[in-house]
Amino acid sequence: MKYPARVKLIDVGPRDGLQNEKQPVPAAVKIELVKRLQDAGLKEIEVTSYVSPKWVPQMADNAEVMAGIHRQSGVLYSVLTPNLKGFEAALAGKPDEIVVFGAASEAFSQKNINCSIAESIERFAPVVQAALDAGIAVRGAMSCTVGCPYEGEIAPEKVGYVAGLMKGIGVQRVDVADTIGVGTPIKVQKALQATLAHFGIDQVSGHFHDTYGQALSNTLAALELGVWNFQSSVAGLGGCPYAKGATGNVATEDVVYLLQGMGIDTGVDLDKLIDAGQFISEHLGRPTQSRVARALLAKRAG
Ligand SMILES: CC(C)(COP(=O)([O-])OP(=O)([O-])OC[C@H]1O[C@@H](n2cnc3c(N)ncnc32)[C@H](O)[C@@H]1OP(=O)([O-])[O-])[C@@H](O)C(=O)NCCC(=O)NCCSC(=O)C[C@@](C)(O)CC(=O)[O-]
Repeated sequence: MKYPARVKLIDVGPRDGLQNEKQPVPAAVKIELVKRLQDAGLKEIEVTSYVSPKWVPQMADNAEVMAGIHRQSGVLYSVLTPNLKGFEAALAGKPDEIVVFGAASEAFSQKNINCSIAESIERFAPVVQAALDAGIAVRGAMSCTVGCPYEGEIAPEKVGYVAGLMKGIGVQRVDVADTIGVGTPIKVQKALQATLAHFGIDQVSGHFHDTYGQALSNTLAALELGVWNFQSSVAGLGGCPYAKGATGNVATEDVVYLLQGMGIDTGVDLDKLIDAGQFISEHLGRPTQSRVARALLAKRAG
């Protein structure tokens, strides 16, 4: 089997990871987390979202966080913008990339962004155009590409349909998200293949939650298709507010360990990444979800 020689990791911890936290996380802590991630070698960081603070209160400090991050050249900072209101608010923070986020499940689309899939695409189209006109890159996230908490299993055809709609409005690259972590390798490969009918291999990323402990297997299955962009969350932070029971993304530390072991370059310093994970885990007052971090921290402690 020939695997990609290098992988780009997009750490979504500051956004996807923290959006579901019940306790307020101060902007200064989020800013420090972003700094520690870039110091560890992450070249793409999903920083925050410009969504309704009534829906997701934890992201209400988006402007403060974007104003406070210590930008490093060569690092791409992205933010979620569900509509023009969010996009216009995001402009002041000078994101390198905005993310419109839809779903392959009608029910999840309604719960998450209060509209149907078709309506979401209508809403995204002017956001995508405005971003491209402003020289800002555009990513599209597709939730529930394998399973949905409300609809159950999702057919790959549905994923292909949404990917085609995203492509049609000018989205430059897409995330294939297993929002509730129910996916297994063959199912995930089918969702990816349906997306690859519309986007090139360099424009598709895997976004796997680890709820059922399948995320690393699914990462390997995606690598087998040649996918080399992945989203993950430091310390395995996270969970989606509109997907009950869903745990965090696969931990970035675990993905880095897997890839390093396979001789695949990530550009990430695992020790510094573990320190970043410890920083946020200590702040949240709970142990890291990363198995690799737990093992290596125990080893460090002797
Ligand atoms: C999309 C909306 C806004 C629609 O919500 P809505 O209620 O349909 O919007 P509306 O246009 O009718 O406006 C209602 C109120 O929201 C305000 N509003 C409207 N837009 C904005 C905005 N951008 N920023 C701030 N405020 C906004 C608007 O001004 C108004 O305020 P009011 O007059 O009542 O005071 C809402 O459903 C929402 O904010 N949803 C948030 C969803 C979310 O953030 N989910 C988590 C991220 S997705 C995810 O985690 C999955 C992913 C990407 O990681 C991949 C995966 O794993 O699946």
